Amino acid sequence: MNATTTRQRLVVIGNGMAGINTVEQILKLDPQRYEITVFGSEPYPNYNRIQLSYVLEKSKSIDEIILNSWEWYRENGIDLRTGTTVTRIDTDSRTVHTEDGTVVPYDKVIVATGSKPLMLPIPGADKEGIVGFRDIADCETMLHAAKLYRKAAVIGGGLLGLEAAKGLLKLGMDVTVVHLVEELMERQLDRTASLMLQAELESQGLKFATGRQTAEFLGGQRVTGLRFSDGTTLEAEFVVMAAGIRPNTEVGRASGLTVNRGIVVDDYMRSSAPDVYAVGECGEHRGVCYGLVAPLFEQGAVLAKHLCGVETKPYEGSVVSTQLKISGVDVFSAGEFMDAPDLNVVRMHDEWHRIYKKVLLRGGRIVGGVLVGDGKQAARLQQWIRTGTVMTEEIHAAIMGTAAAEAGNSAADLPDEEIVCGCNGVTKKHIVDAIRDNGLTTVDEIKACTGASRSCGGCRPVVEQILQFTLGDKYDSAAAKKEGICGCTKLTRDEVVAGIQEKGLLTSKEVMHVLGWDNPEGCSKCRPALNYYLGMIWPAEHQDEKDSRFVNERMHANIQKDGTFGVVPRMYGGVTTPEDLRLIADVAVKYNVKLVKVTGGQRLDLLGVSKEDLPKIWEDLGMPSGYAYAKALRTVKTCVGSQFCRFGTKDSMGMGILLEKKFERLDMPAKFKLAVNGCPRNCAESSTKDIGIVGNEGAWEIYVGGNGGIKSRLADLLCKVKTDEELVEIVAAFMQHYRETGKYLERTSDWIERVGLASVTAAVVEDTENRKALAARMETALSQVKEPWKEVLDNPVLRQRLYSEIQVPVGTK
Ligand SMILES: Cc1cc2nc3c(=O)[nH]c(=O)nc-3n(C[C@H](O)[C@H](O)[C@H](O)COP(=O)(O)OP(=O)(O)OC[C@H]3O[C@@H](n4cnc5c(N)ncnc54)[C@H](O)[C@@H]3O)c2cc1C
Ligand SMILES: NC(=O)c1ccc[n+]([C@@H]2O[C@H](COP(=O)([O-])OP(=O)(O)OC[C@H]3O[C@@H](n4cnc5c(N)ncnc54)[C@H](O)[C@@H]3O)[C@@H](O)[C@H]2O)c1
Ligand code: SF4
Ligand code: FES
Repeated sequence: MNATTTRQRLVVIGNGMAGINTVEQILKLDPQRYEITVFGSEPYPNYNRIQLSYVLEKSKSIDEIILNSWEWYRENGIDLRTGTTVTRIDTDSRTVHTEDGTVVPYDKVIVATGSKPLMLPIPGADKEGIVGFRDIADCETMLHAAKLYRKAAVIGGGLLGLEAAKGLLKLGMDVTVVHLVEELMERQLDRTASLMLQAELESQGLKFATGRQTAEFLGGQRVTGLRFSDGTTLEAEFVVMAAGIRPNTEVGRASGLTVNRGIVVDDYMRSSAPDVYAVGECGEHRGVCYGLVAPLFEQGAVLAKHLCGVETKPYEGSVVSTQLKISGVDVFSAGEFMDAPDLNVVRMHDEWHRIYKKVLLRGGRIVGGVLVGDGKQAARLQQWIRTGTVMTEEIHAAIMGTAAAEAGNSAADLPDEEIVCGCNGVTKKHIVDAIRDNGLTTVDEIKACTGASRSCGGCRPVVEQILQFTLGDKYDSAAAKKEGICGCTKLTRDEVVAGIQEKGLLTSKEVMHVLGWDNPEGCSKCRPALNYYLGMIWPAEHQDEKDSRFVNERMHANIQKDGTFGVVPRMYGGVTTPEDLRLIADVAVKYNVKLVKVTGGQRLDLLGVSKEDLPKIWEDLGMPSGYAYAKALRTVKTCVGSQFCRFGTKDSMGMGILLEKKFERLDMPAKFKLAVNGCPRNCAESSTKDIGIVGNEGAWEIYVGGNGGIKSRLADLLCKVKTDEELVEIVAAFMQHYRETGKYLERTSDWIERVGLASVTAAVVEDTENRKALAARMETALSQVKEPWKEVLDNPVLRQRLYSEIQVPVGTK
């Protein structure tokens, strides 16, 4: 018998932070022990839910918060079923059942279904415009709402509500936090700390309605405001409910497990049914349901050892600490925080510096603390609380900011066994050893190697301090801040591209090997980037590494949230014919397409197509791919122009079709959109496109760097040209210059801001020799492009591998 057949079947229900952290630990302890299947309701791989607050305020993208890439699941042999909700476990037949009828047998099963936002049952709560804040979909709804509406209310002045409110404020909304009691974060802060926090947030622009109970949501179909129990009202076009969470126990209840508030587990995370475990926010341990990752990861560590037959101490509960993730606001709280008769309190309140520190002692031992305005000692305070350390003069001086605290690098005095990263349980010694043993020089390398700073990021300053004192004179602050293209390397985009060119590297594997990647397999960030850079540098020699591409690009269709796909055939310049329309309609009927949608780019999107039907539809359509999924030219939007419009001075449709036919299929650093207009009335909206062309007084104006997406930007005028030939040459040169100097995933709007319009004008317009050279290199690149749908239809092996019934892990892009 081989190893595979002897493996036990482990099913994990919930593809979130606690479940996958447990799987990671199991793989470290005994990678061959289990054949693992993971079910997740969301259509994403495991991501850092904590950092949704950063996605909302746009300081991070969704790609940047992915913790485990699709490749990670594949490489570890995990059968990942995203977009699939489990309904129950049959503990008699030892099977897991899903909403879509799938039944999977198990030897062990872990329930890790997390929590749901508490949606308060207030009259009118079902109106449009009222959301929770828990997942990427909520985050996207909020980002979208911020574009359409101005007045927002956030119900709940806890950690989540405040982070949501600050995010919406940063998006330009007028935000009021509605809070039940007078003190914000009353579960973590005393009145003094809470009032300081409120004052700081007010100075940043947030408004507060404290001591208010919402009695009703006003409005018709959509919310327009709130009415409080005291009869006063607040105008609000958008409402976020952040009034707490409830453990998601649906699967537990449907499976007959013992459930109180959460699924009841013992000290080894065992539920009431044999071989059924629960970990994370859905579980209730010794009467406590946790809502922060550090305790969940501690639970995961015990469970992983238990499941791998490794001796482990039982999980006996956690002391929790919290840190608000709002820039400019330093607020930390751990353990007990309210004065009580049996506690001694050490307190310091400096109103001038706006610093408040409080340490609570029971019988001389530290049992809790609050820090506002100065969180430098947060990691040490947390450790002293966790270990119940007795207060000493040194500790007192360190926390209260006398000599010892001011002694520069406080990380130097941390004991070796002190946990620096609470979220991931990483000690100072672990970090120091990793720096010394692996020659690490940046925090990102430490993150990749040890996990420290991977979750909330609150420990990052301490990790940096440890790096600084460990390296001593060798510490280079500039290098430490230099951002590698991902955690696998400290090389920047330009260094990687130069390395590929100078050393003649042809494959991603070669790049990682020769340029000394820390992680020899790469990650979901660097692999697609390398595939792009290699293709851009060696258009003829490079063999496309399909597996490095995001799923939409691998599948040549856009994956939807229910796991089906959207098919967008090419419709050059947004122009079609009755015959093509008839064909598309016939195909839509034949394959029972769920919806036909006219896209913003003037094409037709057939939505709700199964993976297996994709090649059949392409075959029946006989049209080229519209590339609606790719980091490539998407659409050329055109107005009617001089062919029909009485204002038209230029043939925008003709030029749009010509440009789309010329530049389609070419890989770009990011998606790329064009528009061509016949006159300055600009019906096809040139100002928000990567290249926008406007016919004006017999000439063409070329605008560049526009963006109508999340981060909108109006395009800049690059130049004005007289002839069609000049226009095509400048468009080619601009696109090639961007291809050669843009970072992977960097839209032209960000690229222009980074490199400056003047440098682009110089390279593409003023230096005619350079322009011609760029246009020539573009021709070479264009000579290599292939029609991808046809490629699949002509290649039975590829067709079978990607589009057969057998599940392939899917991605989001
Ligand atoms: C915006 C935000 C900011 C936060 N900030 C912090 C912070 O700074 N520090 C901190 O410690 N914590 C923070 N948290 C809390 C932290 O994210 C959670 O404690 C943690 O994610 C819980 O992990 P979990 O695996 O138990 O649940 P989750 O991460 O929610 O994962 C559960 C997964 O299971 C899936 N699922 C549920 N039911 C089923 C089913 N029947 N079938 C299949 N799949 C199912 C869900 O879709 C979900 O993807 C924050 C949370 C949010 C929302
Ligand atoms: N930085 C962090 O650590 C962080 C950030 C975000 C979320 N989280 C976690 O996510 C989870 C959810 O966060 P949360 O802030 O929603 O939960 P929470 O329970 O900590 O806070 C909810 C707040 O809403 C208030 N509230 C309750 N009912 C209300 C009502 N009717 N009107 C107005 N206010 C009302 C409560 O008084 C409380 O302060 C928690 O587990 C939290 O720890 C942590
Ligand atoms: S942009 Fe000018 S030419 Fe084009 S459709 Fe509008 S008005 Fe007509
Ligand atoms: S303490 Fe949260 S990532 Fe380190």
